[in-house]
Amino acid sequence: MIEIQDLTKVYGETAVVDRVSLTVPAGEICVVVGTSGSGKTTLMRMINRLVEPTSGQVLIDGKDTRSEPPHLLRRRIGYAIQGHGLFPHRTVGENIATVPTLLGWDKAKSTARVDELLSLFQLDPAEYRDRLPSELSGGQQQRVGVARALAAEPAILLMDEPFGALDPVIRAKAQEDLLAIQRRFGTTIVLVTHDMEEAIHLGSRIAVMDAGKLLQYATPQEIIANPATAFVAELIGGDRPFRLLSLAKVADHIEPGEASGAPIDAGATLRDAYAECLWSGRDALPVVEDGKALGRVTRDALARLAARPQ
Ligand SMILES: Nc1ncnc2c1ncn2[C@@H]1O[C@H](COP(=O)(O)OP(=O)(O)OP(=O)(O)O)[C@@H](O)[C@H]1O
Repeated sequence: MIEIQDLTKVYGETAVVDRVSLTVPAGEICVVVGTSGSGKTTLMRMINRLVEPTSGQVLIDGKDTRSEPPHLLRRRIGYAIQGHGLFPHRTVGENIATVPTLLGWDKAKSTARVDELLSLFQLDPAEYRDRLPSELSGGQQQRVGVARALAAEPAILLMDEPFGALDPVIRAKAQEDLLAIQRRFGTTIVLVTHDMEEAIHLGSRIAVMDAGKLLQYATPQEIIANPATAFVAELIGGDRPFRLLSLAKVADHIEPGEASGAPIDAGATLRDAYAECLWSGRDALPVVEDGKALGRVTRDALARLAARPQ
């Protein structure tokens, strides 16, 4: 658990982070969104003390982060940034093993971990382990950057625009990989992004920053349904019904009955289902899971679920 208490950073006369307090429960993903210059990166870097706070404190599992030297703190906290920051003259394997090496892991344990992470990120270890970063695509480099941040199994992972430079297809893939890994290791993640879509998809909670202040800290559902200020509403944009639908799965809204035409998977989002209804001109879609018919989902029900929650 990360507890940020009254955290402030002043540069010159300006509080670029201004008395921010928030708690990230263990195993959750907190996504920090806001416009450029709102203080997102500064807030995140105060967690691992890459930036020292002017006032306030950060507790990790109840312990003040000032109680240990910053370099030791940072070995326990994974950190991944846009543009990956890989060492260009070290192989992929050496890059991923950076923190395990610092921690004195033996070679066999490090190598096993490197291979496990490469496999998790769907990069064949035999093919990629000994390459240099320059011999990878941008998306692969980015995945290696995240793998490196996870190498020593940190309980906490900080990510600054980790997928910002990726094309939409690779980005969606990288997001799914991250969610799978987060579920597997129970990592507590703080992720900074400009992209509200990404925040809603990944965040258990979203922190909205503007001019150093925390405007709202709530679940995606709550932020969409009840934005705290006009600025938060503006960040979410006009497609709130579709964003709401994107948060729920077809599996949770199946009705008994039949429908004709191509089925939709129970794991698809309600947004996908609604889009398919509109696109194919159908009032209902059959729902399947592993090839088995489960019932149907109707356009009327989807339209009701897209309405502003009361
Ligand atoms: N070392 C520094 N010295 C002085 N001002 C700084 C320093 N670092 C950041 N700032 C200022 O603090 C403000 C917040 O910066 P920060 O990088 O935290 O914003 P951000 O929300 O992450 O922005 P972006 O989305 O563009 O990365 C900006 O106005 C920036 O110019």
